[in-house]
Amino acid sequence: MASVPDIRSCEKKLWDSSNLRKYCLNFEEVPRLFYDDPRVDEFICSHKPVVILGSNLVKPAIDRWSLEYIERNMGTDVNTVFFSRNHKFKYFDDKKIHSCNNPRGVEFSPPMRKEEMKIEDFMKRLREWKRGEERLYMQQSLTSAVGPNIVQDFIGFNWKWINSKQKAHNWGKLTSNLLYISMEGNVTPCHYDEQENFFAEVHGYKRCILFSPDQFQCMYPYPVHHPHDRQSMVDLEKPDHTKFPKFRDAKGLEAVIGPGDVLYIPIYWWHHVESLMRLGPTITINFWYKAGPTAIEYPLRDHQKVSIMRNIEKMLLEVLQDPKEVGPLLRNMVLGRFE
Ligand SMILES: O=C(O)C(=O)C[C@H](CCCc1ccccc1)C(=O)O
Ligand SMILES: [Zn+2]
Repeated sequence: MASVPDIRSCEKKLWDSSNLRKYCLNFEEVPRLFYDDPRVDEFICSHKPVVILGSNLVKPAIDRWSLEYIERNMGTDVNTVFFSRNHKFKYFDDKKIHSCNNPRGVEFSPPMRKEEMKIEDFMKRLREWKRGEERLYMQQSLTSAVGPNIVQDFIGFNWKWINSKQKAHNWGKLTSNLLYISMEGNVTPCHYDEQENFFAEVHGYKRCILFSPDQFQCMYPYPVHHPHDRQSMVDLEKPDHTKFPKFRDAKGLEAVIGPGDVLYIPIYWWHHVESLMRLGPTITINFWYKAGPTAIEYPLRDHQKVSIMRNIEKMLLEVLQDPKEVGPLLRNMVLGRFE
């Protein structure tokens, strides 16, 4: 009887480092644990990222959601699609554009634009995309407006498991599930969100680079009143070490996730996300939860200090009115006094 080949040696590596963008930092790997491993709860409890395997969280989507199936079953409502002239999709809050240095907000030039599109129009643009054209990135929350088949698939998600995590960790309510359909090579630059996130890969491979909230001094976030609030000012591809000297010391983690993997992105953790290059479009569903009620306990957690700094910036803007006065007041308050 011919020896049965070891399945592992047959498993073709579906991607390699040539599919990843190159950065000047080295990153440690995010641990990968099975969903029923008790250590998963330890990671979630201590707000540490972990890749959770085998949860079947979005199994119906993995089994059925090809781009053709989504086109046929997404429903008739329009979807939010971002366009960018390069591979970066840097989110901005258009409600904060006016606050940019001058009243007309002229200084802020949006790095991407948004269109509401029917699913068939998005898919057509995706299929017919040519090099040099604007890249596309659909980021649409799943609502009851989707077609009946997708409603059924959604009901078939592993709610028993994820609800048990929400309960065990005293999270707030599930606020949204965003469906991401990205072109290969698209990048969402480093930012943090104020929600807990279970990030479930449906199709293709995504690389996530994460920095903990205690790396605040290395990440140089935009001011809270800036349209790029919650984003890092550092361009990971071309960091300006003169303007952002501490970025050199940033300690990051990275994970490449594929179909069936769920990455826990803890609240306030910095994350950069890229769809691997030359492997085609990726499909992801996220599960955003409000944070649980955090009792003020000492010593304060790092993410709580970020929240405190945010509140100070908001309060100062409220009382000073002019964003240009916030920096000088903080400098006068700190330099030579608190150092
Ligand atoms: O799920 C998450 O938190 C991600 O960052 C996923 C990311 C797209 C996020 C777009 C975005 C950025 C900032 C505010 C609101 C939306 C990706 O997968 O490319
Ligand atoms: Zn995010």
